[in-house]
Amino acid sequence: MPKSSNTSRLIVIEGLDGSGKATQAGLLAESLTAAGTPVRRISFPDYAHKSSIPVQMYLNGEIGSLEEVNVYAASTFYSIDRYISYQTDWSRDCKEGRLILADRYTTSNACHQMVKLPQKEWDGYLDWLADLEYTRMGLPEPGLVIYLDMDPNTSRRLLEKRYGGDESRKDLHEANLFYLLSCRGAALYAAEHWGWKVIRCCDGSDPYPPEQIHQAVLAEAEAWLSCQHPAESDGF
Ligand SMILES: Cc1cn([C@H]2C[C@H](O)[C@@H](COP(=O)(O)OP(=O)(O)O)O2)c(=O)[nH]c1=O
Repeated sequence: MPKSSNTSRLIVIEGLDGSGKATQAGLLAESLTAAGTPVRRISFPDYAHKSSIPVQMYLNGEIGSLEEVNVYAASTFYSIDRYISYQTDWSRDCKEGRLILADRYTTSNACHQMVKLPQKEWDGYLDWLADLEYTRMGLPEPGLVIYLDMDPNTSRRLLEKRYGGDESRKDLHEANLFYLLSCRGAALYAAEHWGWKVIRCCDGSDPYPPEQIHQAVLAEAEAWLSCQHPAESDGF
């Protein structure tokens, strides 16, 4: 696990496309807020901001195919989006020690970009990524990463529902099943390497009910929070 000097009260919900990250981030935010710990929510890519334009061009296939776009270049498009978001939006909350909850973060590059490299280059990629975002750019390093481990075939079925069978609405990543299947291997590798908490989200091909997954997510968050110093604004 990279432990830079700027580890923060930042919880990341990570998972493949269609794994239920937004649902779980919403449920976790509700539960923590109800228990007296207000949460600042963020999400990446930051589509509402022009910082994500290179990411949007990449996902639309405007820069090249999945194989053509250099892994380090593609990763950097996302890193820049995060840096701009941090600087212009949530750095103050973070420095004041508020609890931040992110739907995707640097960790998504480890799942979705690293996989395009041969496995013998994965350790080098993870070191490069942590150095770029946490050390050089000074982005906060998450204190807790929860990986929602959904079988890629199941998440693909959930994505199909989201798009109602319209293939043209899928982005560069979602359109490639082999790629999505491979991402799980990269994600589990990164989870082991960086010490993420992995929560199994399906039994064979059937997803567990969101409330059941939420209880597991909440237990991890509460266990981690109990070891943290609360911010004064949390009302403790
Ligand atoms: C945030 C982030 C996302 N990604 C990938 C994951 C997704 O395949 C894609 C778009 O993310 P996202 O918008 O979460 O997917 P969707 O809304 O279509 O479900 O970008 C990275 O490769 N690196 C990153 O840092």
